[in-house]
Amino acid sequence: MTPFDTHPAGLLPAGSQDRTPMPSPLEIIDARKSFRTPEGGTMTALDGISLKLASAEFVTLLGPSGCGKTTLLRTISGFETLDAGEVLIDGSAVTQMPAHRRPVNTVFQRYALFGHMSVARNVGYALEIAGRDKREIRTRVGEMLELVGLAGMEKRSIQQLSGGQQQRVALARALAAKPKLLLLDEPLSALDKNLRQKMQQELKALQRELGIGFIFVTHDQEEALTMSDRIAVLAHGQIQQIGAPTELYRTPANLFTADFLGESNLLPVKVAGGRASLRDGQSFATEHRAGEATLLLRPEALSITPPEGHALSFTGTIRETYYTGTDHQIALETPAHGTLHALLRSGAALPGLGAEMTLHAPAQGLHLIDEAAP
Ligand SMILES: Nc1ncnc2c1ncn2[C@@H]1O[C@H](COP(=O)(O)OP(=O)(O)OP(=O)(O)O)[C@@H](O)[C@H]1O
Repeated sequence: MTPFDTHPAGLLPAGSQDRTPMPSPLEIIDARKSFRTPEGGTMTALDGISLKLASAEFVTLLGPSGCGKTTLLRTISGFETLDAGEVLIDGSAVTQMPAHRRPVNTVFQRYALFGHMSVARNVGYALEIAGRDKREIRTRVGEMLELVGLAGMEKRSIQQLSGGQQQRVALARALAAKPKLLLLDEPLSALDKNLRQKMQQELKALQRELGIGFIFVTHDQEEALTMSDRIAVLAHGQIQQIGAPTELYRTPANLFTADFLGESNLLPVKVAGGRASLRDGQSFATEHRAGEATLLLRPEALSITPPEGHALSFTGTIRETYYTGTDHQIALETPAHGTLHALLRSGAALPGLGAEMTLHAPAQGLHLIDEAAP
């Protein structure tokens, strides 16, 4: 039996009374990997990464270039071996298993399709190599093309397809062998903005329908926020924070996550006696521990009219305004805090460049980050 000869992920065989909990689609335990550099030194790409997916979870790896995202994907798929640590897929250790035997597949940014083969042969290729019966392959290819919205395109050549259609073929091919886990390495980055947004929705819907784990790599924070059940923010081969998009966005644990995910205003504060004090003398109640901290104020938390639960106000000079269609982005230069960025709903009457303006923030829009947070 190969790793692919299993019942559809997320489903028990018909009539099964087995109530044992579903194994995690992917568990990584303290993964470590270094590379030798041409200069004779070593480069730590993975520095103790642990991660456990819930069943049918969509987890995004997000982080700057060189933080270890691709290396992590390659150690899951088996194209790279770990120096230390364990990888379990669907509850079984695969750390020593060669790539072709692991029940996982990868979709790449550049699709890696065979240009000289038809759509059908591309999709059925892995099954053909595995020596599957021709009729079975034909049925499976048909199912997969149906799934990605390309039914009837079996005979087309890859060159006759648009970028979006090619990406769908790559997806169909990756799913043909019923992987337990799908890895996606920046799969949408070659597409233009509109198609990319459409494919984001389709991918998310597809993942829900299949009920398998997805590990998705992207540089694009908006993409990560819209698509993921959880996001793992990586830097220097370590997970800085992992959590639901709203949790990471609203209550980041450290400055790296706060700054990397979305726009942020970061203001130094001192906490003492249950109050946080800003440089300009304003203060607000907090349960944060005493000492130095940083106040995170998201641009959309600022408003022209004082909000319910009003806590802080900032007066300054408007230095820049951009109209985005739905919002006005404003840069407000303040005497005590430098430039603050605000995102105001369009429709609001705005003073012009150089005018003075006061913006307000509610207590629930304030989040404190420890100076010492890693
Ligand atoms: N085969 C290799 N030999 C030497 N160094 C490597 C090798 N593969 C990766 N690295 C180094 O390991 C670090 C992590 O690389 P990795 O490709 O995983 O980053 P990444 O987060 O995927 O980056 P990007 O977003 O630019 O693709 C980088 O510093 C990279 O130069």
